[in-house]
Amino acid sequence: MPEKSVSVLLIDAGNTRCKWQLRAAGQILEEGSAAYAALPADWPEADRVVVACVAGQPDLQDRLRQRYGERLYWLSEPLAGYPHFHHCYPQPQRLGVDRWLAMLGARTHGSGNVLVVDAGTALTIDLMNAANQHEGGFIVPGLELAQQALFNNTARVRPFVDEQVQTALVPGRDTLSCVSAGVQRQLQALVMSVVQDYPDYRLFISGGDGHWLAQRLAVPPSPHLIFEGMESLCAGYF
Ligand SMILES: Nc1ncnc2c1ncn2[C@@H]1O[C@H](COP(=O)(O)OP(=O)(O)OP(=O)(O)O)[C@@H](O)[C@H]1O
Ligand SMILES: CC(C)(CO)[C@@H](O)C(=O)NCCC(=O)O
Ligand SMILES: [K+]
Repeated sequence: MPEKSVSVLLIDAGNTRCKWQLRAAGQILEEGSAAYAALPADWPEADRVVVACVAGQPDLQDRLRQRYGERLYWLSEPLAGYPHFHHCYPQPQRLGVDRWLAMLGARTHGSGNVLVVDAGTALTIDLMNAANQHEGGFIVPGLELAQQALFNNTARVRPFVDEQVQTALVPGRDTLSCVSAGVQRQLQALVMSVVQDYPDYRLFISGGDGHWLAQRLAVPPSPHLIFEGMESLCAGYF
């Protein structure tokens, strides 16, 4: 009988939402996403469970530890001493584990220099060269957070319900259009300016707003980078 392939449950616990995939032999068997208040009561059976968590979540950690015991690998920071990645931070444990995994995930797509954009609650941009040297990055508020910053810190910039979110980048003609078009243009322009400065870096775009941004920049989205990074850790390291 052929040996049963190892199943891995991969969980990306972000600042806003939790996303997961159950994989075996490189195939996605199940996937989902939910707000923290609406997580499944029953997690699927898996031989190994890897969680990348940038947001604390002690309750989730307790529940998963009870469910999976020693099969659980909880990553709240990059693995110290991982040989196939060279940090540029003087304090490597401060680098977001999601950024680190997204770079490892990009590496699974080929060799060469990579420019990795993760458009989530925060939008991050990271540069890693062909020798797996992290060259640095950028962190800015993501699409939703940038708009909330305006709504929460000004008296009269408000998400008026009788106004439309702008999807084109033309100048807005009411408050909500000015904010939505402004924030979209700002993020798109930021990514384009980095892409221009690093023409020989292959661009990868992931995250909750990745489809939107990838479409704007006319590249295919790479929605699974963090999971691919986790899977490459499972293959060689856990
Ligand atoms: N169902 C959804 N719920 C919330 N945000 C969503 C959803 N679908 C897409 N988004 C968009 O995704 C963005 C958040 O991205 P993502 O889900 O990757 O963030 P996150 O869970 O906080 O992860 P991270 O902390 O890793 O960035 C928001 O700016 C929002 O516009
Ligand atoms: C920047 C975020 C919030 C993106 O999810 C995450 O990677 C994080 O919390 N990073 C820690 C700070 C850093 O990466 O320098
Ligand atoms: K992220």
